[in-house]
Amino acid sequence: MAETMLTDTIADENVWAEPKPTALLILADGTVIEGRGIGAVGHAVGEVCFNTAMTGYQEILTDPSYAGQIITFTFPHIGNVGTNDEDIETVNMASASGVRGCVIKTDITDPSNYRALKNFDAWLKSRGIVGIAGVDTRALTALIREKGMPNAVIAHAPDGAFDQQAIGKEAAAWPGLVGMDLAKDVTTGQTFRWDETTWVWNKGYGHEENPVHKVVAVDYGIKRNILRLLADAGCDVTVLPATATGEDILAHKPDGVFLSNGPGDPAATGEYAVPAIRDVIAADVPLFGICLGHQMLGIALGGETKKMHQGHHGANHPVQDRTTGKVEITSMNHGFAVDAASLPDSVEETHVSLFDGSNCGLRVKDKPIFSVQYHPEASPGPQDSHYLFTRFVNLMRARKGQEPLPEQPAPEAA
Ligand SMILES: NC(=O)CC[C@H](N)C(=O)O
Repeated sequence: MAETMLTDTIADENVWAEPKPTALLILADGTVIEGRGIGAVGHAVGEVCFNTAMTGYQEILTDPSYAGQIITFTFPHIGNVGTNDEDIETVNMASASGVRGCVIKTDITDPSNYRALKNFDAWLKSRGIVGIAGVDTRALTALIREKGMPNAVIAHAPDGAFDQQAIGKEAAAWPGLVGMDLAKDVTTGQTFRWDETTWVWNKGYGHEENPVHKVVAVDYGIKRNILRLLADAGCDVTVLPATATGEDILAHKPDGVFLSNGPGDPAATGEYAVPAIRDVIAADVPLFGICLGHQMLGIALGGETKKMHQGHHGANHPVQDRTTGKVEITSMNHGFAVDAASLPDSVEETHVSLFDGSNCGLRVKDKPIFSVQYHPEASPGPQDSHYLFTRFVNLMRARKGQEPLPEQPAPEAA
């Protein structure tokens, strides 16, 4: 009897075959990467970029700037602290999830953290994010470093039944992020006032007692922590949709205007955003931009943006502030960059990446206008760059004849 069973088993070739892949990542050049499906069932197309942050996967996956992209994490253990309701960066919960998919190495384990409310796999499903686990993410990262960020389709089918040819064609046919305006998909549909009264963030520096500066934040895909830090720095923030005109913005009589981060190509988004930004520049209102906001400000000032080879996505990118000489470790997420050589003489390059010398900040010489390419709200990431929120507040204080606040924490508060 036992022998018969053994024979039967040997005859069953599936026992010896590798388990069927339940997820695929098919690159536009036809490369097929197999793995185990996680998250939502179905498929999605996007550009694959690698993120090197070792923590903060939930903030990363809810950053609307990742719309149109599939993230492969270089850190091997993703999902092990589960998910919660506090680490979400999306402000416009009505919009579809920004990121299209996620690629990870190790299978998801049960969450091990007191803040965990939901298993990572269930959370991915609830947000409609398609995922693949069991991928050699080191090899994929090496490939992206060599060839640039590929377009791809990520597919998850629990029965392992894929129409590989059709999926492959879809990856090859996707036009890519160049020329793509995605801010309109993630922006808030209506104007609202930011109020998160439960939030407490007081490190004893650079903040006002009460919100005293009226700020309009234009939402191209804004993150919660930006709004929190603006509020904490003393700003009463009204959020406007990405399509707001200069007239819409200035009608609020703001003390300052903030231009947010966001997905897609700045040149394409700039088609409607740049005229609005130019109106704000002409009105001489203090202006602060982050990432996509920085890039579109660069265009509004006469500069150009270009697509990067592999982009910057991580939480440990060194940047030098040329105005002070200081180096800060920053959080980054961008695949386009301002071409510093294209900026007019009226604009000073204030920050540069110490990884590749690319532009990371600018300032208009005779106006209260500045912006940075990276994410000073640091969610996730190091908090070295929080001083920029105080710098913005100080531009508004200067307008009111007030003394500047210290940009750095007092030693005892640090
Ligand atoms: N984080 C962002 O705002 C990203 C800006 C732009 N979509 C880029 O990839 O460069």
